[in-house]
Order: sequence, then structure tokens, then C-alpha cells
Amino acid sequence: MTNPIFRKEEVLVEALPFIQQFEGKTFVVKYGGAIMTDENLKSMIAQDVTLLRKIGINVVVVHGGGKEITSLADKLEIESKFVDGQRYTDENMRDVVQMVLAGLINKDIVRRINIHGGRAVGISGIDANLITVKNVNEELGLVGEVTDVNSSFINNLIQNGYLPVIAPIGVDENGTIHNVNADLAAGPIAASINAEKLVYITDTDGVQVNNERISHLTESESQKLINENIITGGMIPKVESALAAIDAGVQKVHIINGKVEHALLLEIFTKEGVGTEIVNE
Ligand SMILES: Nc1ncnc2c1ncn2[C@@H]1O[C@H](COP(=O)(O)OP(=O)(O)O)[C@@H](O)[C@H]1O
Ligand SMILES: CC(=O)N[C@@H](CCC(=O)OP(=O)(O)O)C(=O)O
Repeated sequence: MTNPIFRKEEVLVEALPFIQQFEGKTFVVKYGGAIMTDENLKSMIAQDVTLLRKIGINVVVVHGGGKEITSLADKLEIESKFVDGQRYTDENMRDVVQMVLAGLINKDIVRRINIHGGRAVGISGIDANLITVKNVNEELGLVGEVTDVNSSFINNLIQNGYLPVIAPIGVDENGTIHNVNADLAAGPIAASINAEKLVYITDTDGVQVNNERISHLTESESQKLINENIITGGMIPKVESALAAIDAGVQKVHIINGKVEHALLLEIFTKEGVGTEIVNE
């Protein structure tokens, strides 16, 4: 998908007040498996987050990788089952999740950011007890709900000029490793470090109603769309996690389409934006 055409100097001038406004602030950017199949897009997102970092915005990446987990599990003949959008995770599946998220995907993202000099460091929720969880329910097996985030570890990395790239795996109080839905990890991570923005990069033009993008949503409007089953499936954890993050002090949550080239830069640095922004009432 191509971008709308802007004159280059207009775009740069329009960006200036946003650059001033966000200098020194922290953005959490989550992206998932839905847009990880395209090599070109993966490299563009790495460029975009590096550019944000280079102009003085602190960036933390939280990544998913649901499609890649399913693909490796298929090869290993381990069946993928989902309950309410979350993957049933026994010990075998947990190993696959850990290999794919903390191994393949995490290091691929780090590599791509560092090509541009972005000083990315890949970590999982296991490192420094970054993500502490409690078991969600027996039906889901080893799936965790985030109870705590080691924010000082993330802040240390940021203060030392690193760009943390986080794989959503957590440990419970016994040190047992759990699979964590990446959308549900991104909200508490953003809240714990008082992020200015939480940006979900997915495969649709934000939240849609009757195939039309809604550019601006309040908390109550978002809740209404969930209650009316207009927001369904994979969009539910994003919006629910967004609402919790806003309640915890995150200023704005954006949901944007990663299939639009450089959507992240367009959303942050242009007045119109390209996705849906969710804000406090
Ligand atoms: N109202 C809605 N607006 C936009 N997308 C929606 C809506 N309701 C459900 N969805 C679904 O949510 C999906 C995005 O979630 P998901 O597939 O989990 O993406 P990701 O892998 O990026 O986390 C969209 O592809 C779309 O099918
Ligand atoms: C518990 C649970 O469902 N975990 C997810 C973790 C990856 C993820 O969330 O990836 P996306 O962002 O690409 O969907 C899973 O196993 O698929």
C-alpha cells in the first residue's frame, strides 16, 4: 500500500512541533504477527523506530509473533488451539513460544534496528524478572496475566541510550515461564514507565465501523463498540489493554495499519494521522 503524496518540505515543517512536543518522552510500540510476514514492512518499522529514537524520543518495542508460533508448531506437529483468542499452552507449546518469540523474532527485530544504529537490546519478560505473571486459568495452561513490570530495568536501559525490544513471556512467583499475549503485555509495560504514547501496529486501518476508519475514540465510545460486538477478535485485547493503559496515565493510544508504508511516522508527525487514536474522555 502506498502513502498519500505530500510535498517533502511540507511534511518536514509539519513534523517540527511534534518533534518538539515529544522530545525526551517515551513511546511503546507493539507490533504483531499479522504484519511480520513482509520483509519490506519489517525493515520499514525498524527504520521508523530508529528515526524516533534518533530525534530524541525514547522507544520501547513489544512484539508478538502469533503466526510464526503457529507455523513452527505446525512443522513440529504440535496443534495450535485458541480459547477466547489466547493460545492453549502446554509445556511443549511453551517451548515453541519461547523459541519463536525470545529467539527468532526478538533477535530479528534487534538486528534490523541495529542496522540503522538504533542501539536495540533484545530481552524477554524472564530477564531481570521484567514481566511477572499469574496463571490466567487452567483451561489455557501456561498462559499468564501480567501482575508486575520491572520498570526500573526498562528505564535503566533507556537512560543508557538503549532501545529495549521485549518478547512477551513472563514468570510466575515460582519462576515458571508463561506465554503472554503481546497486546496484553504492551499496556502494563506502557503504564509502568509512564509512556506518553502506546502505538499498536496491526493489519487494519485502526478501529473500523462499517469498514470506515474511526480516527478518534474516547474510552466510553471504545467500550460501547466492544459491548456492541463491533470490536471483536484480535482487536479486543488491543482496545482493552489501551483503556487500562489510559486509566494508568498513558496520554494516548494509537492503532495503525502497518501495511501502510511508514505508518508510524505518518501517525506521529502529521496532523491527520492514519489510524485510530484513543484518549481519555
Ligand atoms: N472493529 C474492528 N476494526 C478493525 N479491526 C477489527 C475490528 N474488529 C475486529 N478486528 C480484527 O482485529 C484484527 C487485528 O488483530 P490481530 O489479528 O490480533 O492483529 P495482530 O497480530 O497485529 O495483533 C484485524 O485484522 C481485524 O480482523
Ligand atoms: C497467550 C497468547 O495467545 N500468546 C500469544 C503470544 C504472541 C502474540 O501475542 O502475537 P501477536 O501479537 O502476533 O498476536 C501467542 O501464543 O500467539
